[in-house]
Amino acid sequence: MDRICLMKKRMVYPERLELDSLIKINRQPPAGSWCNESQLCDLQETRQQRRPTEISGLQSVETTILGIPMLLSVRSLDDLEQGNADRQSTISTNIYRSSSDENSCILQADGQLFIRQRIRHLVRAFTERAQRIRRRLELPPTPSTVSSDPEDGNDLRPPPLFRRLQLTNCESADSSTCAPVAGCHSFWGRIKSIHCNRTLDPQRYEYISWLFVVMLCYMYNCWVIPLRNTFPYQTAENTPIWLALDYSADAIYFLDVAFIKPRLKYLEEGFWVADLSLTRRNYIQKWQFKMDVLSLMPLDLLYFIFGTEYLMLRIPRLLKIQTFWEFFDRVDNMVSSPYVVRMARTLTYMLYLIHLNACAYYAFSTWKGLGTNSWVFSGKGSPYIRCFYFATKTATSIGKNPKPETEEESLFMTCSWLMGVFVFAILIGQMRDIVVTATRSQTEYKKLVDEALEYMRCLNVPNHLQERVKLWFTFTWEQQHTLDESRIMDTLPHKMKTDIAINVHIQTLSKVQLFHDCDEALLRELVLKLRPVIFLPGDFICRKGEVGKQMYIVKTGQVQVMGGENESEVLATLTEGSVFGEISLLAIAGCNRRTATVRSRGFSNLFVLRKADLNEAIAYYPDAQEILKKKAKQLIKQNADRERNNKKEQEMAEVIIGNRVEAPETPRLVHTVMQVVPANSPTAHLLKYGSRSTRRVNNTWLNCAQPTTENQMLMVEDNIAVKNSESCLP
Ligand SMILES: Nc1ncnc2c1ncn2[C@@H]1O[C@@H]2COP(=O)(O)O[C@H]2[C@H]1O
Repeated sequence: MDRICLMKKRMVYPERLELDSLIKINRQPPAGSWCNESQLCDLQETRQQRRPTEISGLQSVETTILGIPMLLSVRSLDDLEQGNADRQSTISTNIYRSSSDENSCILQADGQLFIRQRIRHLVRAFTERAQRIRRRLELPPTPSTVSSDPEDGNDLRPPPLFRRLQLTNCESADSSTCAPVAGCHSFWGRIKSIHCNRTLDPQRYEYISWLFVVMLCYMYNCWVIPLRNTFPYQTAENTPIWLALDYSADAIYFLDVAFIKPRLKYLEEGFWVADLSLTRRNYIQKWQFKMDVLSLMPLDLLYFIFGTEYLMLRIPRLLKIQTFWEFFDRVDNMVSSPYVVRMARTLTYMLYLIHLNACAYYAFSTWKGLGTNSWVFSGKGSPYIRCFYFATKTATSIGKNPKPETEEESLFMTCSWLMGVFVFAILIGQMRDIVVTATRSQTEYKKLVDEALEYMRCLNVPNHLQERVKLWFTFTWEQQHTLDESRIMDTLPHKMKTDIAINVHIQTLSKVQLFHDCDEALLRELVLKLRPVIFLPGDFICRKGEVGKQMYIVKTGQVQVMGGENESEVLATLTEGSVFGEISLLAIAGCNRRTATVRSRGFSNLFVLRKADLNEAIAYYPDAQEILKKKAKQLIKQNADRERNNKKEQEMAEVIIGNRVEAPETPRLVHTVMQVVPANSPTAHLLKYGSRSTRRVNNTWLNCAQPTTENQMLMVEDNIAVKNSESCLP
C-alpha cells in the first residue's frame, strides 16, 4: 500500500473534479481526481457490490499490462488478509486514513481501481501524445527557399518530375500564407488575406509594409515630441492639426497592438505556429507586448490639467522602439544589399541625435536668454534651421563653432562633440564595409587574372594561348560573376543546396532526356555533383580515343560531334539539354575510350559529371542505367551503320574507277552448239546470255552503278527468254 501511496503522490493530476456530482452520475470517480473520506465510503459500497470475477479479471489485466501492478495488488491482498491495523499508514494526506478491515477491503478495491485508472490515464496520455505529434506533422514546414517562377523565360512545359519539383517548392513557399484567398496576388487580395487567414507570416511583404507604416508613426513621435516641446511651433491655431496627427499615429499603434502583432506566426521547435490562440498568447508573453501597451498609455488625458502644449505627456509613445528595430532587421534580411539598410539606420540615428542636439541647443539658449552672448542662439531667422545647422557643425566638427563662454556651454559642446565622434566612427565604418563588400568579388577576380597572366608570361606561354586564357576569364566572369560557383553555396545545408541547384538549373535539367522519367532522388543526387565549365569557340571538349573520365550536359551553346576521315565530318550538333560522353564512361563499346571527338562550336556552358560521381549515383537506379545504356547503344549502332555505308560507298567508287572484271571466254563446245541451233531460238539466247540468275550475279556492279537502258532491255529480253525456254521444257 505504501507503493500505492507513493505512486499516487507521484502522479500529477491535472485538475480536481467535483466528485459529488460525478458519484451521483457514475458512482465512480474519474481518473485523476481526489476524494475525501465520506466520498470514499460511498464508493466502497459500490465496489463491494462488484462481482469477484470482475476483480480477478482486472488483476490479470494488471499483471499482463503493467508488470509491477501485480506486486501492488498482491501486497494489498496481504494487507487485507492480515487485517493489520498498522496498515493505516498514510495513503495520502489529501485522500483518507484507514484503520479498519473494512477499509482494507476498500483499499484493495481502491488499489485495483487505481491501477485501472492508471492504465486509462496512460492510454489517454499516449493518445494525446500521438495526436500532438500528428498535428505537428501536419503543420507547414519552415519555408526554406522561395521557388523561381517556373514560367520565367521557359515556354516549354517541363516533364512531370520537374513540374512536381516546381510545385513542391511553390507549395512550401505559399501554403503558409495566402493560398485560401482567391485573387490574393493583387494588393487588396493581400490585404484581405490578413483578415481571412487570421495569422500573418512575419516574413511577408504585407507585414513588412505594415511595419513601415508603424515605423513612420514612431518616427513622427520621436521627431515631433521634442520639437514641439522646445521650439515654438505649436500655436493655438495649429493645435487641432497637431492633435489630429498625434491621434492618427496613436490609432495605428493601437491597430498594431490589437490586431496585427497577436496574429504573427512564430517558430516553435522548427515549425511555424499558425494557431491564432497560440500566436496571441505568444505575443502577450513577450516583453514587446508590455512595451507596446505602455507606449499606448493615455497620459494625454492630463492635457485637460496641464494643457496641450505639455508634450512630455506623449513621451511613452517612444517606447515602441522595438518596431523601429524590427522593421530594419526584417528589411535587412529581405534586400539584396543589406549594407544600404544598415547605413540608412545609422544615418537615421545620426540625424536624430543632431535633431535632439538642435532642440537642446534651442532650449539651452531660451533658458540663457536668446542672443545674450555670442554662443547662444541669437533668435534671428528660422529657429529650427539655425539650431540644426549649429548642431550639425558641432556633431561633425566641421566649420567654425562659436566659442562657449560659460561652463555649461563648454559642457554642452563637449557632449555634442563626443556624440558626433561616436556616430561618425560607426557611419564611416559601415560605409567602408559597403564599398569593400560590393567590390570584393571583383577584386578577387582581378587578382586571379593578374596572377594567371603573370604566370604565363614567366613561362613564355605563346601569346595566342594567353589571349584564350584571358578570353576564358572574361567570359566566365560575365556569365557567373564568380570563378567558383560552388564556393558560394558551401556554407548552406545539403538540402538547401540541392533545392537551389534544381531551381537554378531546372530549365536545362528539364531538357535532359535522362532525367525525364528518372527518380526524383536520382536527380537530387546528381544535381549537386554537376560542375559548370565554360568552353571557348573551337575548344576540343574530348577527343576520339582518349580515356573517358567525365560526361557532359550542354547548358547553353552548341557542341559538334566530329567523325569520318580526319574528324572533319560533323556527325551531330548537340544543343541545350543534350548529354554526351557517356559511351566511354559506361564502357558500352567494350572499352573506356572516346568514340568520337567533340568540340565547342561557339562559347558553350556545360555541366561536367565525373565518372565516379555518376557510378555512385546510378548504382541504385537501374532504370537510369538502362536509359543511358540504350542511348549509348543507339549511338554506337548509328556510328557503325554510318561507317559501314561509308566503306561500301568507298569500295564502289573504287570499282567504278578502274577495277572492271573481264568476262570469261566462251567454251568451244558452247560455240559449236550455238552454230547448230537456230539463232533466234530460246536455247541460243540462253547460251548467249546465260540464265537470269547467273546474269544477275555477273552484272551486279553494272546494274548497281549504271542502270543503263541496255541493261534494262537485256533484263526484259532475259525474262522473255527464260519464260519461253521454261515453256519448252517437258
Ligand atoms: N553519332 C553521334 N551522335 C551524337 N552523339 C554522338 C555520336 N557519336 C558519339 N556521340 C557522343 O560523343 C561522345 C564521345 O565520347 P564517348 O564515346 O564517351 O560518348 C560519345 C557520345 O556521347
